[in-house]
Formats: sequence, structure tokens, C-alpha cells
Amino acid sequence: MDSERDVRAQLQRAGQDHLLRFCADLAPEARAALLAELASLEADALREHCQRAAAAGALAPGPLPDLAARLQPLPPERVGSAIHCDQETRLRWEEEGFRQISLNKVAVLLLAGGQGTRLGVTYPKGMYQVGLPSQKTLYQLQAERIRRVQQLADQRQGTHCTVPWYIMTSEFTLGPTIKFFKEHDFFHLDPTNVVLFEQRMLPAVTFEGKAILERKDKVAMAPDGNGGLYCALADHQILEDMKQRGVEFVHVYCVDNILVRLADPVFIGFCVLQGADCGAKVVEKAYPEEPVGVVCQVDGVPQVVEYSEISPEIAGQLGADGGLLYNAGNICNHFFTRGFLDVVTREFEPLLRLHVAMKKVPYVDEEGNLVKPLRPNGIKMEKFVFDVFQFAKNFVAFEVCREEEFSPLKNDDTADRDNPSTCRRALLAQHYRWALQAGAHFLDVHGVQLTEQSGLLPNGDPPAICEISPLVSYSGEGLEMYLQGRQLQSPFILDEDQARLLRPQDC
Ligand SMILES: CC(=O)N[C@H]1[C@@H](OP(=O)(O)O)O[C@H](CO)[C@@H](O)[C@@H]1O
Repeated sequence: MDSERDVRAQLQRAGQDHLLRFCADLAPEARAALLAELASLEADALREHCQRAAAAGALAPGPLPDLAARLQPLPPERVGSAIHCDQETRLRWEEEGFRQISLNKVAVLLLAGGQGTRLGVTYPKGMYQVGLPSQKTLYQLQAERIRRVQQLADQRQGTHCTVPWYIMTSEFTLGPTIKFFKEHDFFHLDPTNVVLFEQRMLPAVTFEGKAILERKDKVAMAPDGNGGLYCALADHQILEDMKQRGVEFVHVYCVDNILVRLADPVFIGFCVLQGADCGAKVVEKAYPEEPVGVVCQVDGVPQVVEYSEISPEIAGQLGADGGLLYNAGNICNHFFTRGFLDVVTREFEPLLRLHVAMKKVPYVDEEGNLVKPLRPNGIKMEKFVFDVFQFAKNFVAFEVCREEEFSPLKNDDTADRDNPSTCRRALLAQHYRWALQAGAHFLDVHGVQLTEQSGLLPNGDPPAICEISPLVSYSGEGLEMYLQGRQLQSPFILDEDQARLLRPQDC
């Protein structure tokens, strides 16, 4: 191990020796931990990182300059649609997706290293429950969708398949996530098919280019963004694990979308039949300022321009049809072939841009007191998962229906949108629609039958509460046998037990 003198000398050369200013006050263990952390940061890499952060932070924040002239919507031949296609085509994509799943060629990969700052929780977002009647958490919903999609593939193809679940965590989320999964018996998935790995962390830096101490004995670190995926895949030999299992196609998604369709056979099938190496699901943007990236082309190359980097003028531009010109909203659901991920991790990762986020970073002042700043005082650098799209040989986008597939949990309930209430409503409204489509009738709290036309209530709630377990239906399929012609009293939960009760005798 490097001695304190060595570390100090290296940090001095890097202009970062302030990180040792409380070293003399520390108990031996804390001092050793700090020295180990500083040694692992490597002084040269730290200097470079701090200089890069300060330089990037000094540039005008917000929209990228000269973007307008370089931007174009994606050409139509690169975009498929689950909304505007005919039934036969959709079935063909779905069939292909299920075929690949049943051959064990499909994995899902969850990006779950974020800190949930906007939501205001100190635990991983996946452990959040939005107040559904079943009280299920995001992690449980996702686990059950994996189980169901495996089951559907098996039923069609007569197999016994596995969709492995890779979960990228960070220093903040790894411990609590493992504990949570163990406490819940991995939601009845085989633990050997749930692979947790950790992304790297990067130091937070002041506007003057100094790494920040968050405690006398600890540098302020933050996960390296969801684009940290590519280093993390290499660090933990995840692609080798995929290869051993025979995985060829990976559905990467972000933890916060309550409606996410894991390993969606329609999306997978579309991408595979298109021969794509990289793909993104999109929804039509709801309004110009919506905080979603837009999937488009920059200098003729497919890319995502993040909401923080697009000007209001460009975001509000209208196309010939009167809708938003840049209307392909990124929902952080990506398709990658393992081959593409392999090339990215080996060749292109170092080319990924670092994006700047100005954050309020708690720090210790000169006297060693903890300060919680009221205004941003630090720069965090992040890579974005979609920044690899530019390296794809055949990129495709796939448009899906927002109501069915996108409702993200970003904020707490004080915000108007993307909060626990909007997520809960989106899921319950979907299940209400599915139940009606399957021929159910609902009774209100007074036992009076609601009409089929009963729309959503003014607050967006469905007129009756109906929650359907993902173990019973993945995307609305197979519900007629339980619900056709039934009168259901709200609230109604269709879980596996209820499904057994409702199942006709001859099934
Ligand atoms: C770097 C990144 O992946 N940003 C994504 C991601 O945004 P966050 O605000 O970082 O959660 O999810 C959005 C969809 O919920 C998507 O539109 C956006 O482009």
C-alpha cells in the first residue's frame, strides 16, 4: 500500500493535496480508509478528471451551441411502430421475440445505480412502492414480468427458458438491493439468474477544479451515470457471463418506469427481424418541455439529445403535420446485441462524452464542519447510456403507446408529473382498460354497475380499482377466461389465487 507520504506527494503534483488536510485529526482506521480511497483514485487520473470537469463546467450551461443546424428527425425507414402497424406484422414481431426468448437468447439489464434524489428517498428507487392495492414495489413488478414472459415463451414453444436479469447498481444501491432481494427470496426467481454488479464512481469537483471532501475522511463521489454501464460490463466480465449463457440480445432499461415491459417480445422481435444491433423504444413526446431525451440524428448520425441539452426553440419546433418535429421521446428502453456491446466496451467506450451536472454537494469546510449548500457548488460528470447509438451499424427506433408503456417515477408527490400518484394511476388505468377489454363489468362502491363509457375521473383515477398481477397477465393477454361477463366489485385484485378461483373448471 502507498504510504501517506507517497499519496501526499502524488496529490501535491495533481494539485489535490487539500484532500489530506484533516488527515492528522483522523483515527488510524479512518486515515487508512482515506489513504486507500485516494490511492485508488490515482493522482494522474484524478488531476485529469478535475481539470476536465472544471473546463466542462466553465462552458455555458444548457443547450448545445450550433445544434439547430445539425439536427434532423430520424428518417422514417429507421422507425418502426407498434401503434401504426397491422395486426399481422405485430404478431410476426411478437412470435420472433418469443422464439428468441425461448432459445435463452434474451436477457434484461436494469440500470439501477441512481440515487433517487428527485424522488427524495435514501434507498434504491426499485424498492419504492407507489401505493398499489397489492403494495408491490417496482422491483417486484419487474421480477414478476420476467417470470410471466418466460412462462409465455415456454407455453408457445414448449420449452423451459430463462431470461437472466442483470442489475447494475452503484456504491449507494448495491448493498440495500442485495438485502432486499434476499429478504424477498428473489421474488421466486432463481438467484443464479439474477446478476448484480456495480458501476464506477467519480469524484465531485468544485468549479475551481478541486475534488470535494464530503467528510474529513471521504471524498464526495457519485455514480458515473447510466453510461457507466459499458465500463461496468467490462469490470465485471458481464459479457462473458452472457456469452456462457448463450445470450445474444439484451434489453436495457431504467428502473423507474412502472409500465416497463421487460424483454418485450414485440420490441425484441422487431429489432431482430430488422437486423438491428442497437435500438430504442420511443413514445410521442407529450409537450415540448417534457423532460425526455429526443431520439434524432445529429450530423446524419442517430443519437439522443437529452432534455437538458436542447433549447426550448428546437424542442418546440413543429413538423409538417403540426406535431412536434422532434417528437420521438426516449423512454430509456434499449436493445443491444451482445456483439455490439462487445465492440462498444472494447473500442468505443473511451470516446463517450462526459456530461456535466451542477449539483449541491455536501462538503466539509476549512474548520471541518459539514456544510449542506443551498446552491450548486459542485460538478458531477456523467456518461449517458444512449451515447453509444452513434456507433451502431444499424440503429432502429420503435414507437410504442405511452399509455401502455411509459409512466416514470422521477419526483415526489409535490411535483405535478412523474410522481408516485401518476405512476399508480397509469398502472391502475391500464389494468382497468385490460379488464374491460376482457369483458368484465365493474360495480361502484354502492354496487351499481359502471357503464362501459365511464371514463377516468377528473384526477386521472379509473372509475374502479382493478390491479392485475403480472403473473396473470404480462400485457393484457389471457384475461377473458377469468373476467369475461363477470361483475367485479371495486377494488378488485386479480392475483394468482384469485385467478385460480375464477378459472373455468374445464381449463
Ligand atoms: C441519460 C438518460 O438516460 N436520460 C434518460 C432518462 O432521464 P433521467 O432524467 O436521467 O431519468 O430517462 C428519461 C425517460 O424517463 C429519458 O427520456 C432520458 O433521455
